[in-house]
Amino acid sequence: MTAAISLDNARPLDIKPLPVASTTRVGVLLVNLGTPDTADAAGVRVYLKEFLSDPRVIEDQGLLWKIILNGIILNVRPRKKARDYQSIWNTEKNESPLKTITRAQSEKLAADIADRSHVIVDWAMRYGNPSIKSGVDALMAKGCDRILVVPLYPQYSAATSATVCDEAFRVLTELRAQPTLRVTPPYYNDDFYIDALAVSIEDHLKTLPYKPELIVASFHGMPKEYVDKGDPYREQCVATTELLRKRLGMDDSKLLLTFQSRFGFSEWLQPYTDKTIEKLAKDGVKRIAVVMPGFSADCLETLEEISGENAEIFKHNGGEEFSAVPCLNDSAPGMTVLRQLVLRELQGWI
Ligand SMILES: C=CC1=C(C)c2cc3[nH]c(cc4nc(cc5[nH]c(cc1n2)c(C)c5CCC(=O)O)C(CCC(=O)O)=C4C)c(C)c3C=C
Ligand SMILES: [Fe+2]
Ligand SMILES: [Fe+2]
Repeated sequence: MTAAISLDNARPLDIKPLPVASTTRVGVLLVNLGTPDTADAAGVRVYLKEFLSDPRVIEDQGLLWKIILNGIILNVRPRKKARDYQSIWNTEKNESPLKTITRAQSEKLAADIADRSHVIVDWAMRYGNPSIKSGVDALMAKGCDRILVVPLYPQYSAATSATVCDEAFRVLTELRAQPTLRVTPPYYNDDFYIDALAVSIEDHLKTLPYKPELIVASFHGMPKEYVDKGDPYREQCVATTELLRKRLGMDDSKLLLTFQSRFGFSEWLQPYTDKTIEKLAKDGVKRIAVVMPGFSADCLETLEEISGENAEIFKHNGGEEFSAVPCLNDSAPGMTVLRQLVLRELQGWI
C-alpha cells in the first residue's frame, strides 16, 4: 500500500467517457461511521457495543478484550458519552448531528445529479441506523442493479473504509440475485478535496475578528500498531496536510498535523491534538484555528472534543482565541467534493 501514496493530485477530470453500460437504475450509497439512536446511556451502550465489537476497529477481540468491553467500558463509558452527545444533539430532529448532516449530503447530492434520472442516492451508517443493509435493500427495491458505495472518509483506514466494504459485501452474501457493487477510493490527494478544504479554511478565517497565529490540522487517531502493520492511514493524512500547506502557502510551523480522539491505553498516532494544543498555549501562542480534514461531517469528535474540550484546554493554559473550522458537511465546497468523486467513479455506469 505504501507505494500507492501519492502527492500527485493533478488527475484530470475530463477523462474520455467510457461507453455507458445498459442498466436499469444505479444506486449511490453514502456511508458514514454511525452514531447512537438516542443520547442516553442505553442508546450509547448499544452503539458502542456494535462499534467496539468490530475486529476492524479493535483488532484483538480476544477474551481479555471481551471482559474489558462488557465488564468495564460498556458499564462506565455510555453514561459519560451520553452527556457529551446531549451537548451536541440536534434536538429539533432528535438525532445526532452526524445523521442530520449525512442526510443533507445525500439529499443535496441527489438534487445535484437529478438530471441523471436513473441515479438514486441514499445514505447509511456503518454502525447503528440506518444500516447498510437497509440502504442496499431500499436501493434494490427502487430497481438499482448497480450500487456505488461511498465510504465518507477522505483517508483510507481499515478501521473505517474497509469495514464499510466488509459490511456491504456481507449484506450481499444473503442475496441470491446480487446487485453489482463499486466502492469509491480514498480521495485524500484529489484536487477537488484539497481545494474545498482550502476554500473552507479561507472563508472561515474571514469570519474571525482576529488572525490565528497558526492552524492545527487534527485527524482522528488510531493505534500506532495498526499503521506499523501496514495501514496507509497516517501517510494519507500526511499527504493531505502537505498538499493543503502547498495550496495555502503555509509551512509546517503554520499548519500543524496532529491526531485526536485517543481511546484506550496503547500508543496512538502522534503528535496528539490535546497535548499539542496544551503546549502551544503554554508556549505563549494566543490565537489558533483548528481544521479537521479527515471528518466529512461534524460529529461528536469535532463538535464536542475539539470545539468543547480542546478549546477549554487551550484557554485554561493561557490561550485566548480558539476557533474550529466547520467540516465540509453539506456546504457548497463539500458538495463539490462529493459530486466530483461520485461522478468520476460512476463513469461507465451513467
Ligand atoms: C480503537 C478505537 C477507534 C478507532 C481505531 C477509530 C478510528 C476512527 N474513527 C473515525 C471517525 C469517528 N469516530 C467517532 C467516534 C468514536 N471513535 C471511537 C473509537 C475509534 N475510532 C469511539 C469509541 C467513538 C465513540 C465516541 C467515544 O466513545 O469516544 C466518530 C463520531 C461518531 C458520532 O456519533 O458523532 C467519528 C466520525 C475515523 C475517521 C477513524 C480513522 C482512523
Ligand atoms: Fe473513531
Ligand atoms: Fe472523542
